[in-house]
Amino acid sequence: MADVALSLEGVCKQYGDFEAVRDLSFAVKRGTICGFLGPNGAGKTSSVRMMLGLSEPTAGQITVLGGTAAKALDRIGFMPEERGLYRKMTPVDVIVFLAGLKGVKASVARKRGKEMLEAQGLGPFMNKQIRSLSKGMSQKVQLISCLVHEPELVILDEPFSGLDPVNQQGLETVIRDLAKRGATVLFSTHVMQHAERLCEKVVLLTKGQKVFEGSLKEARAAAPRHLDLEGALGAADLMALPGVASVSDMGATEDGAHLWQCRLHAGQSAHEALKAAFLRGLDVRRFEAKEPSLHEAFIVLTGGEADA
Ligand SMILES: Nc1ncnc2c1ncn2[C@@H]1O[C@H](COP(=O)(O)OP(=O)(O)OP(=O)(O)O)[C@@H](O)[C@H]1O
Repeated sequence: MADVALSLEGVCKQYGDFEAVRDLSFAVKRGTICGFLGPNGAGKTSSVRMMLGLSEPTAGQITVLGGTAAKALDRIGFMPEERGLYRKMTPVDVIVFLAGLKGVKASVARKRGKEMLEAQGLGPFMNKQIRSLSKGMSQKVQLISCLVHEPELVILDEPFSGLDPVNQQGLETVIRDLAKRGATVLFSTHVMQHAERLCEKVVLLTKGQKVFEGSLKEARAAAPRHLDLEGALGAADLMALPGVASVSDMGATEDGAHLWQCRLHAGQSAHEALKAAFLRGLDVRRFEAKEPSLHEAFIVLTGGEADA
């Protein structure tokens, strides 16, 4: 389909007897940002390598920009999880060299590379050897190298790891800008906050299998909502409210009051519990209904496998 940048159908990867990826199917629409999520060892890197044609699936079909990865290679930008650049070259020379492998003329790559280095605050370092750059700086150079040929599809394996919070934010901006100019971005991570801020869609893997594919809203719906209640309240009264699965005493507040966190059953809204609390005359002085975070959904969907 023309509006799909990447699709996997029934993809498996076997290393000897070990099945690292099992029957993985999903599609990413053009111009969107997709989070490829999962705990350590879930099979993200194995899948990414197959998407790029760097390793062959044991079974299944992968379509990249309408054909095979090999055919689309010049239209793909890839940043691997294991970073590494030629330490004795300068950022500009590395960028020009790698862009050349994608068919970009040296003069064009040099101009674009310099502009991108300036935009990333690396202007003063563009002619210094990579080995004199900090880890975060060389990671930026690597990112620029993977974007300088203006790829239609950008695949980033754990791009946020090793970056400080300011640079993480900078990378989020780069990813958003890529999608704004029509590129498709897939990035893997086990840190949910980035996915929460960036993605229209997330795919969640655990032990080589997809356990979720959909929007952030749909993912959050998998986790229970919370209702926080403050007052002179007892656990038994709270447990008797409709939809409440468990309660935790979060500590004393004032005048003998406590803050209680009521965890609701999946799919339950806080409305019924709150209504019942008031009808039963419970001493509710403050309340707050809380949507689950993507992190909570991740823990539920991975069956507690999360390491984030
Ligand atoms: N070449 C290989 N030979 C044998 N086993 C492998 C190989 N590559 C990966 N594995 C195993 O496959 C599983 C998935 O690994 P993979 O690197 O794809 O996971 P991941 O989700 O990217 O994890 P992480 O977030 O830790 O990088 C792991 O158990 C790993 O040990």
